[in-house]
Amino acid sequence: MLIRVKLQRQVRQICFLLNQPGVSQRRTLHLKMAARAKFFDSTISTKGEFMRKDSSFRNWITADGSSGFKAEGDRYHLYVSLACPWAHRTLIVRKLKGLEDIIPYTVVDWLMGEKGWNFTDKKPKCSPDPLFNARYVRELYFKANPDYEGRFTVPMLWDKKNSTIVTNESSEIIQMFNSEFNDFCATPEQKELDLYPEHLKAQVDGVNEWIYNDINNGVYKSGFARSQEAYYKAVTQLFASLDRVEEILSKTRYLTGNQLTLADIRLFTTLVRFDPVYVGHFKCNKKRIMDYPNLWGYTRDVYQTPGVAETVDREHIEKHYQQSHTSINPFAIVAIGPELDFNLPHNRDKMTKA
Ligand SMILES: N[C@@H](CCC(=O)N[C@@H](CS)C(=O)NCC(=O)O)C(=O)O
Repeated sequence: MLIRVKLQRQVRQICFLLNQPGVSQRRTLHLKMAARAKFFDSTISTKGEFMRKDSSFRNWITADGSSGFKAEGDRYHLYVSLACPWAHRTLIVRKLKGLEDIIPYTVVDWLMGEKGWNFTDKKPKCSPDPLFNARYVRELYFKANPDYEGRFTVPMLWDKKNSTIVTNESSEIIQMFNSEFNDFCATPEQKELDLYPEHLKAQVDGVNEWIYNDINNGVYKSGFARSQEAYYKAVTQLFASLDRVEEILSKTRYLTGNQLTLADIRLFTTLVRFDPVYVGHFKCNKKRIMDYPNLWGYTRDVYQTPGVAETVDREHIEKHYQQSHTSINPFAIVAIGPELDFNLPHNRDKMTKA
């Protein structure tokens, strides 16, 4: 007993000397760190590199229903975060294709805590889960599969008919929205709009590959790097690929020519977050997008495409990253950010006629 008391006193003294929290605080801290370590164990390599895991639900909706998931009304519900670049892609294609009535959506809280995304009605544009009144997005994943062991990500497309997740992979959701819901588009022009046309497919897939790896995911690989070497590798590749895009955009209005495609939408959602968040928060600060004349003009061009601006929410974007990633921004202070006017004239429409 005496030994235990002595030991406790010694621990308290050591804690005091090291200016460490007390026993119960240390236990909470330890649990928090363990939870974080578990997350990072699965996403950080031994070299300190961030590795994104593949999405887990990969069903396809088809116009004719041959896949078991038919494109139809009052069936699908989209869960998104307005902060998330992957979810943002789905909102843009939904908007451009005029699917607002057929695909309703719910926005989660911008703040992501230990249990992942949650629902709230206390923040602008957020609302409670309309289907199950769930508190967390993870509950929906467990409804779809009680043994689910993957990440609880957005975007996520829910099928009300089969009470399951169709897919949680944005690159596939945007393909389905582009081609499988044509009978439901609001206007004939939106039905006609093809963001992944047959004759450009190979080119779109070609740019997507390196843009995904080096830019869309490159900002995360830079920001979540756990070693100098991993950071340097990711950030160098990121800026080499931004230079490559700058060169392409000096010749054509969009990535694959004079027509907006899914490749542009996928790149845009990263570019629009770059100067306000990735430059500071993810240390992608060799240059800003504003410093690249073509990339900056192109970002404004896509932003000013009718329907796109209303999908961009700077409050959700800026608060989410800087307040949720406490491992890289421990005091959760949201930076003032640069003054950015996405509405400045871009003059890139002139390139189409050249
Ligand atoms: N490959 C997925 C990635 C989606 C993704 O990583 N979403 C992030 C938000 S930006 C998320 O929900 N993260 C939650 C988590 O990892 O727990 C896609 O493109 O849809």
